[in-house]
Order: sequence, then structure tokens, then C-alpha cells
Amino acid sequence: MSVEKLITISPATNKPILERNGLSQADLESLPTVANEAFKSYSKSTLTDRQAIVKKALKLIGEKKDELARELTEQMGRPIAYTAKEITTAVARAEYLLKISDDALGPTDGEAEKGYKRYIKKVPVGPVLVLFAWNYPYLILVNSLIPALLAGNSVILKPSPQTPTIVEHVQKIFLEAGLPENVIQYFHSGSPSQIETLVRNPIIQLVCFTGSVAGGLAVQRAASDRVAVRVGLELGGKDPAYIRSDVDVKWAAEEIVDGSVFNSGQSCCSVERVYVAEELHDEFVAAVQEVLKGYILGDPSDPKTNIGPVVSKRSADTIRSHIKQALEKGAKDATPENDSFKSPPSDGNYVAPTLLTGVNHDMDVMTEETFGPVIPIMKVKGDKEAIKLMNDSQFGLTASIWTKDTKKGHELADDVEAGTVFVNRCDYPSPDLAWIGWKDSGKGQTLSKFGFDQFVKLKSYHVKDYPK
Ligand SMILES: NC(=O)c1ccc[n+]([C@@H]2O[C@H](COP(=O)([O-])OP(=O)(O)OC[C@H]3O[C@@H](n4cnc5c(N)ncnc54)[C@H](O)[C@@H]3O)[C@@H](O)[C@H]2O)c1
Repeated sequence: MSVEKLITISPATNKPILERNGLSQADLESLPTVANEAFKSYSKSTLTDRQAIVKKALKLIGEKKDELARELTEQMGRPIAYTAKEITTAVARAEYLLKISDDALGPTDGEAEKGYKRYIKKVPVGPVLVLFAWNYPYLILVNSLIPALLAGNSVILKPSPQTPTIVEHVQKIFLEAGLPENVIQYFHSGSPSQIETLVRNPIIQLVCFTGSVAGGLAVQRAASDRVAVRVGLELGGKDPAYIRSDVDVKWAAEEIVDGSVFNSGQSCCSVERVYVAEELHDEFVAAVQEVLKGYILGDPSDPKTNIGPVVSKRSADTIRSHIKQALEKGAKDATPENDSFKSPPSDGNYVAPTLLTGVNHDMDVMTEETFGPVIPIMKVKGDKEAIKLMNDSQFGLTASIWTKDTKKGHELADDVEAGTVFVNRCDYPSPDLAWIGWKDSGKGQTLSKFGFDQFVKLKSYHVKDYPK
């Protein structure tokens, strides 16, 4: 039977760099059976044993960080100056989850009553299917893999065809750390119908999906005729930032540019739209221009580069279409002169950071996820208008409010419809807080002690003493 060939195209050169085979339909169907066999014995291991394996694996991953970073840069185009940081942050995030796992996975006692022992146990849910995106593959994978393994589940991983090797490294390292065979399996696929086959398989108990709204909806649809399967979705965003009139513009401009164009704007929690108090607008735009003059767009393997190419030609086309439509509808291109923006390397998917002013909500750049290095800035009259516009979105992943008045910041944060609200920072998931998309940005949370919930089933025990 023929199998799919998955080719990874370099974002920097548009040349093929890797090839992986997909699975035949028959092989695909054996994955859940093997996962279930592995689950039966692994789920009986103690949390202490599982913690020891995870701890060892994290150490091994940390030791390989430079090699993994070089590979990430080649496959997804983030400048080499930043990719090792993803690995160290992913390890630190996983170490935090390890640290809280006793508390997050331990039993809870019921009300004390003479003659009874009553408690709730958290038991592993069963084989978990993890489908994930390419933009921060190590960080994203930690959110599901670590709690899944600590809880005692087996996992089947499917990476994006853009970053296929992560699963190969992770499986090998965990085996080296003592994880039993087949507790981690993986496969490569670009075919929605193969993934649907797995989601419909009665052995799969949880699907963790990180990616686009369209992909998340496809997974949710495939799961909809099964009661038993849970679906966790971490999807896209259109994250707003509101700059109040009391901030220091230079500092705010540096933070907003970083939050908008880091990783070429390809973070689910990148700042995607900026609302600025009208009295500060011109000064803020000028400050953003100054910051952008210092950025270098270029070859991601060059340590001086701070903005690389975007991931694909398709992605570059989407970003350019958002910019073009905004300009046609009356926005102004306020990007400053910068030689590196004018002449990036010719072969890859290079999109120069673009500053747009005079934008409004009739433009895709203010309503659809752009996922590129674009900073659209809109004037607002004050808090009321800012909150109204921030909430005028199908998405609700993160939002940020920038103000000297942190008391007001807390109050405004209460009115923002998003799973995470930052005051005076942005673009930053923190492992001790829940990561959760509101509205079309997701379903179910990861990170923090609440991020363990989807990986366990609750089981209540009522044990009465035998009557004397
Ligand atoms: N909320 C978060 O925490 C978070 C984190 C990272 C990325 N994202 C989002 O991910 C998106 C970018 O990632 P992407 O381009 O890889 O997304 P994508 O939806 O194209 O792919 C994500 C994963 O799902 C698979 N997939 C794609 N379509 C599918 C389908 N119909 N059925 C089953 N599987 C499918 C892909 O092969 C990949 O493994 C952005 O929207 C970004 O905001 C969200």
C-alpha cells in the first residue's frame, strides 16, 4: 500500500531539507492497540518512578540543546540567536510541572465521617493523541506530554510536517531515561483523514491539539460521535494590546515591537493589534519606528539576525494579503527605512516587519490571525472604547494593558474577554498559571496544576468499615 511522503521545505531557502514517510492506513490502526498495551502496565507504575524518568529525560534534553536549536532554526526559520532559549524554557517549564505533580495528581479526601474512608483518586485517562504545531514545538509539546506521562498515560505524537524530528529525539531520549517501550509512539502525517481515523478509534481517550482553528474544528468534529474521548484545543489568537496615556512611550514601544515581531510574529500570543490612547498616538508611532530601525531581517543562521523568514510561502502570502487589503482600505504604511527590510536574502519567505496606522475593524489585519511581523496601530479615545474594541473579536487567547496605574490595570483586566490578561508585559505563558483560550482560541487548559486535569479521570471511593 502506498504511503504519503512528507517533505519539509526550508523557510530560508524554499528548498526541500527533509523527507519522512507517513504511515499506511493498516499501520496507523495498530498504533492505538500498541498504545493501549503500553498503557496497561505503565499506568500501574508509581508517580515517584514516573517523576524520576521525566527528570532524567529533561536533563538529557537540556544537554542536547545546541544541536536541537540548530535543527529548529533550519526547519522553522527562527533566528539561531533565539532557538536554544526555546529548549531551555521548555525544560524549565517541564521542571515546574514536575515540581507540582505530587500536589496536582494526589488524592483528595472527602468529609471525615466515623467508620468511613472517603476519597477521590486521580487516575490516568488512557492513551492520548497529541497533534501539535511547528512554531514553538518543544514548548507546546511540554504542555501535554509532561502531564500525560506523569499521570501515567501512554501517548501517540504527531508533529507538524514542518518540524518532524522533535518526536524522534523525544522518543529516543525518554527511552534512554528509562521510559518503557511504546509509552511514547509517534507518526508523521499530513492527512486529516488519517488523523480522523485515530480520533474515532475507541482506544484513544484524549486528543490534545495545538494549531489553527480550522484544524481544531476538524478534530472536534471527528470526536463528536464519541462520548468517551476528550478534546483539548489550543488554537489561534488575535491578541490586542492597549497603551494607556500614562505610559513611557519608549519603553512601551520596545515591548510592543518585541511582542509583535518576535519569531516573525508567529506566536499564538503575539501582539496582533495595538490600540493607543489618542493623545499618545503620534509619539508612540514615532517610538515604534525608532525601535524597528534597530531590527535585522535576514538569514536565520546568522547570529546577528533578529527576524528570520516566515514559515512558508503560503504564510507569507496571507500576511501580505492582510497588509495589501489594509492599505487598499485606507491604512498607511508607516514602516521606517531599514536596509535589511529592503533587501533580505532572495530565496526564502522573508516578510519585512510592517507598521500600519489608520487601521480599523473592517480590515482583516485587525480581525483575522495574521501570524506575521505586522504592527497595526489604532487610535482610541480612552478605556471604554479600548475595551470594546479589544473584545470585538472571535478570539480570546491573551490581551495586554499598559499603564502606570496598576490598580486600574487590574480593573480593566476584569473586563477583557481572554484567558490570559497581562498588565505591562505580553507574549508570555507562565507555567504556574493556566494557559487557556477563551472563545474560538481554545477549550480546556494546560499548565499550572489545573493543566493536569484533562489527563486524569476522577474516581470516588466510599469505603465503609465492615459492621462489627
Ligand atoms: N493556543 C496555543 O497555545 C497555540 C500555540 C501554538 C500555536 N497555536 C496556533 O497554531 C497555529 C499555527 O500552527 P499550524 O500552522 O501548525 O496549525 P495547523 O492547524 O495547520 O497544524 C497543527 C497540527 O495539526 C495538524 N493538522 C492540521 N490540520 C489538521 C486537520 N484538519 N485534522 C487534523 N490535524 C490537522 C498539523 O499537521 C499539525 O500537526 C496558529 O493559529 C497559532 O496561533 C496556538
